[in-house]
Amino acid sequence: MKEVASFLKPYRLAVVIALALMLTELTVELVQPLFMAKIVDDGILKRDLSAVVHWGLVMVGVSALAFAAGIINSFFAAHVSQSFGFDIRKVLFGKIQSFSFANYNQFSNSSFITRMTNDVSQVQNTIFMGLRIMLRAPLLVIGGAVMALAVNFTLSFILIVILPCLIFFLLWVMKRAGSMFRIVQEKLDTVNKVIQENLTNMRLIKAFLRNDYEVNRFQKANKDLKDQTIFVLRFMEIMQPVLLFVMNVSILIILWAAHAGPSEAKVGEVVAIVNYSTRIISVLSMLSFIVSGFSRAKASSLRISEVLQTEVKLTDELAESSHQITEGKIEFRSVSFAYPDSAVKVLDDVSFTVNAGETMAVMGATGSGKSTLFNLIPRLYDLEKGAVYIDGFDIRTIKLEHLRRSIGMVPQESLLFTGTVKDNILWGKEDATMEEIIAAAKDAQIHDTILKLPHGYDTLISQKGVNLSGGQKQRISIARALVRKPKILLLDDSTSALDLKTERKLLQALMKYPCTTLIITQKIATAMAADQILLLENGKVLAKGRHDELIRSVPLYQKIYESQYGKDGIRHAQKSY
Ligand SMILES: Nc1ncnc2c1ncn2[C@@H]1O[C@H](COP(=O)(O)OP(=O)(O)OP(=O)(O)O)[C@@H](O)[C@H]1O
Repeated sequence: MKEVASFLKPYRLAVVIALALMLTELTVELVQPLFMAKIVDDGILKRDLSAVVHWGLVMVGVSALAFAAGIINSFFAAHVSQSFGFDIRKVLFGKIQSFSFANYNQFSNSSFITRMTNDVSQVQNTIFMGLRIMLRAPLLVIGGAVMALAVNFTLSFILIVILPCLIFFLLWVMKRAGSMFRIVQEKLDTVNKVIQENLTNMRLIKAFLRNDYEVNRFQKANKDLKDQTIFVLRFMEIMQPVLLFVMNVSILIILWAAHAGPSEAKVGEVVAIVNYSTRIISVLSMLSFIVSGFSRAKASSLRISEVLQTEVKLTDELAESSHQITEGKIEFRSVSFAYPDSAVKVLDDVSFTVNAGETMAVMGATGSGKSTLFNLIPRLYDLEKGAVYIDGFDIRTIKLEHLRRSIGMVPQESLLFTGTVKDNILWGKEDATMEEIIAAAKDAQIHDTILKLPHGYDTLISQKGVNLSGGQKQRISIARALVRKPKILLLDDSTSALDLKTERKLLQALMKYPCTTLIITQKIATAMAADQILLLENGKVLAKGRHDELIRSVPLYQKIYESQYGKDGIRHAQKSY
């Protein structure tokens, strides 16, 4: 809560001005009944028209003042609440960018989205409401009671008993509603998750005829949200009738006391006290909405604080600026790794060295840990055991920005962004010239294809690249990695959608890059061209060496070879080495 509130600090002055204006409005509201009492007692009862006109004009004057104060207050309230929302979204987004994957595991993507949008809006709305009326309401209740007591203490005594009870009642409701609203926000996370997954996987859903299933899944999440929201609102609804009932009974008691009690109350005093009491009633019913808004904002600000307070687990704490990557030599020394919150070792005592400029093919069955091994090089995760070295430096001692800038990574699934083809390649190096972009595209064997697109490099790529083929997307992803002229290039099965001829040309083009290349592949032809092959099995290094060494002595490698070249092929290969 405190952390979220601190975002108001830069707008202290605007907050103070808004509150001062609100107090002006409040003061006017509180003195109005006094003027009304004057009109009744000094004007109407004494049949003095000049007193009526005098106090009437005073009332109009102060009302105009309150009107102006209200408008300017709205201006400041809007400025503060919108600026607060802008700042907090900016900081949240930055914080999420700095998260490690271990941090991401703590929240779901949809929850991040709800927290950055709906939760921020809830708090924003409450700040606006707060600067407009939220403080006004309790102050008006207290001020109204004080004024009523000042007018006639005996008649208004009942208010001293009733109001503290009502305030405790409101605080109790607020506390209970806070935890209920937290569940509402969690249900909203689920609705967003279903929508997000549905839209992302629409093609698959249609192809597998899963529409009905998805509709049901959405309906369930939607109904859960509706039910929980109704549950909270019903609970909140008890507030208003209770408040109104208690206050109306209090007015009856005041009127009864004026009629039958010992005090000799003037008519004007009774009018003023009843006026204060009815104002308190209307403010109390408004308070019930405010309490509802505040409870919801409290739940939301706790959710925002959770993100802000998350400790970023992957930092530059050990980094030294002298540790620069100049060559690209990679060493894994006894690396063991399990994903956060999992006890299963995905990599187990993995050691190897790839000298600068060399190419290593990484092979292994699906799930053997190949992509995980790649993820450790740009330090997407930190290790529990062992270490990864680049150019002799433990990667934890290399600045993250420098480390990642030195690496070109092409993930298994080609991820493109909405924008032009050129924008997508520029994503690898923001300041690349057109010549560099074209050179990277040529090496990635995509230049000619791009020229055939309707607007060449300026052709718009739709969301996630749906208007391109799998192979085209893969090659644009490769161009994006090549344009940054990385010292280390990581290709995660990134040529799987290419035909053999294009793939060969691509690999030949990569040879001329002065970088260390690791390539995950299932194809023996690709592995044969590498300086060495690393064969993984269940996270362990089963074998490492050149193709001629593996084909002679490693049964699993022989099996893979046989599956691609047949029995004759393997016999021939073994004879030739
Ligand atoms: N983010 C993650 N959290 C938890 N476990 C994961 C995560 N990513 C992968 N795994 C697990 O780690 C193991 C190795 O996965 P990895 O993706 O590294 O294998 P792979 O050899 O690249 O497989 P494939 O060839 O199918 O891409 C798998 O058992 C997988 O379930």
